[in-house]
Amino acid sequence: MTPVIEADGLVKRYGRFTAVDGIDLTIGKGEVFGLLGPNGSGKTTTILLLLGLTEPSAGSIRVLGLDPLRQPLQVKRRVGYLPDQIGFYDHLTARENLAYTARLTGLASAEAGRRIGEALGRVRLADVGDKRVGAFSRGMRQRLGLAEVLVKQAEIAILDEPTSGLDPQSTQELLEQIRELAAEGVTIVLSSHLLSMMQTICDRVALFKRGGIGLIGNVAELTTGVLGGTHVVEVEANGVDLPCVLKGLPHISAVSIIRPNHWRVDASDDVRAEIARKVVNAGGALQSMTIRQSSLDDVYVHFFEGENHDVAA
Ligand SMILES: Nc1ncnc2c1ncn2[C@@H]1O[C@H](COP(=O)(O)OP(=O)(O)OP(=O)(O)O)[C@@H](O)[C@H]1O
Repeated sequence: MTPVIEADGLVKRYGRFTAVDGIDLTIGKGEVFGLLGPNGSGKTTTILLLLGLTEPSAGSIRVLGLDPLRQPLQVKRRVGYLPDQIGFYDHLTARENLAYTARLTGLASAEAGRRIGEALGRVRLADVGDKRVGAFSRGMRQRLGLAEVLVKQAEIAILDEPTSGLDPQSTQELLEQIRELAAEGVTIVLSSHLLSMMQTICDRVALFKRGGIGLIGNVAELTTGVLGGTHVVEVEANGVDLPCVLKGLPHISAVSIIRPNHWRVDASDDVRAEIARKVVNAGGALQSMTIRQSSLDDVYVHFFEGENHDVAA
């Protein structure tokens, strides 16, 4: 993995409050990397630090080998950023906004014109390229943000909650476009609260907890590490004490009660046949059994169990 983002012991304090508390992070070229965590856990602050938009209190950052604080212009030219509220000039058209970005990037006007036309087409804004951005919906603004990444030919795109406020169809479209960027080798760093989306799109995720990274890895690593298994079996049975009869069975890491006569079994394999056998041998009556892959949602709920999610400075 060729690292394109490297953070080492990153700390950001606001007065006596520590918003980012000693983050170590390496993201490789072409990775789709997700930042997850409750409100106020430090995701946006980390993004601002990576972009050189706020100064670290301690630690170091390298983005494409550059120091974002000392070399902000070089970093801005090579990194695309879609903040939560994308700032375009509302009185300018989509094409004019992109032309402005192209000028800042130092593109010659013929090349800029070619890239802008192509980018507007790719994000399906060609028809409204000459309309003022003030009239754009949130989904159109997000797509224009991706067009900006394309025009700059950014090597890294940092997207802060890109799908928040989008309807399901616009979310799907934006995801497709993010995937296409990733397939072309653009490194993507995105934050979102949509866990199922993050599970499908991200190569790795980091779970932020009170300014630190509590967990990092791909979904399979996290489900195994946190839940002890990659499968969740839900069992409904009468006349049996399931935790007791499954005790010592291989591949099972946890048996927890959901409601009377209804349990959840975390396992590293499909253990339905063994469970059925054990229930019947113990004289119980099996009512139902379902299996699914453990999800990021399971990891998240387990990891943040009992946390107060209203973290305030
Ligand atoms: N400029 C600032 N001054 C003081 N405190 C700040 C400032 N910016 C952020 N914070 C605090 O730092 C903490 C981390 O905020 P941050 O925006 O990084 O969280 P987040 O994980 O992105 O949250 P969300 O999911 O709500 O976007 C919060 O408690 C926030 O109140």
